[in-house]
Amino acid sequence: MNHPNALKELSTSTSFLFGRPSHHHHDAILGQGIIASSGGVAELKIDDYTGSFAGDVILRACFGSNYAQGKQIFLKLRDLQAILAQVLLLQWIPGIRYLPTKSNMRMWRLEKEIQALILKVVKERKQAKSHPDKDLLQIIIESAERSDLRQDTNSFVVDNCKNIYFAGYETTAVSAAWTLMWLALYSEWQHKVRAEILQTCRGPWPDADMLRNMKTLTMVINESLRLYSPAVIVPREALGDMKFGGINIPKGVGVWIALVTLHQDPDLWGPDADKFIPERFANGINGACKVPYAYMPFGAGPHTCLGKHFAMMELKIFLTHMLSNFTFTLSPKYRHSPFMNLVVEPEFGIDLFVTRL
Ligand code: HEM
Repeated sequence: MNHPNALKELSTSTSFLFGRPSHHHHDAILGQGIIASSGGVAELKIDDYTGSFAGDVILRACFGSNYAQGKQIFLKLRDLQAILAQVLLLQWIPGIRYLPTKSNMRMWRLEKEIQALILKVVKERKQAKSHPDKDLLQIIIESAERSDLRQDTNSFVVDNCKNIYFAGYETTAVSAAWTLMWLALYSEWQHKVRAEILQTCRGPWPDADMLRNMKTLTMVINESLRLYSPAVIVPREALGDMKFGGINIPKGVGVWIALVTLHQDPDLWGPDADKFIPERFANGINGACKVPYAYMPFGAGPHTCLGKHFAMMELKIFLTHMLSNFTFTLSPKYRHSPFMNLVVEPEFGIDLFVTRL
């Protein structure tokens, strides 16, 4: 069909009766995603997408690879994470982590498998004749070769890669998913952020200045990170006898800062501390809370998150893209259940109805 009048009618039609083809033979590629959905509305478990997005970003930025190539490592890290979350409190029993319990054996097996996968990536990098940038993987490999390590070179490389795979993936993926949940629930905020994006952004992708100028988007992300910080605790340990906050702390004692209680304490945030109110960040973090350093989704002090600014940029770019292309609401399938799986994640995922704008 290429008649001008018919084409005009097609492009101006708003009727859902004239929907997308049902693509039965394309199921393997399209599944039930938004492209395959008729009428431009799809019901999606959005965490699958935030996960592959965050995975892709960290792999491209730091490892010169992509989500398809690194997926196996992420899946195994997720399995490891689930076991660790189950046995976390037991780890304080002296010696327990050396016993051949069912979970320990599974963890040891996963660790070996992850190590083998990462070493394969490292081997491929070493054999590659050229690579475009001196990315983090290259820096880790070269540091291991140059330094006089007391640690075995392979474990230095594997452990550092593993840290970035974990720190840079799950946290950002889950933060993006929670923020979409809030925006789906509070449609007025969805409209406000979309209006800001449409006003600020020229072109398909925002640049650094545009991202900096998106105040409403920043407020929404800050509020989402306050209510559902991916990290549950910011842990420290006294490496020697010390005095902290007027209390004597003997060497070896763990000091945990519980972010859920800190971020939702009515004495610090006011009586509406448990509500989603992004306006509280209208004057930045300092204006939001009586004690500004009580807001620490990225931790605090010398060990504060190294990827903090990277993660904020990534979240803003992801949300800008989502909001400028889609509207979304919560599906009735969604069951609200924040769940501690080393990071605070939605136990049953986040089900959204997503409509292309
Ligand atoms: C929304 C996303 C993120 C959140 C909420 C988050 C949160 C945190 C928290 C709470 C800590 C512990 C800080 C402390 O103990 O004081 C941390 C540490 C760390 N994060 Fe993140 N993070 C995020 C994204 C990232 C990304 C994208 C990367 C890498 C590109 C990253 C790399 C790291 C590293 C390397 C550390 C260890 C720092 C150290 O021990 O010195 N994080 N993060």
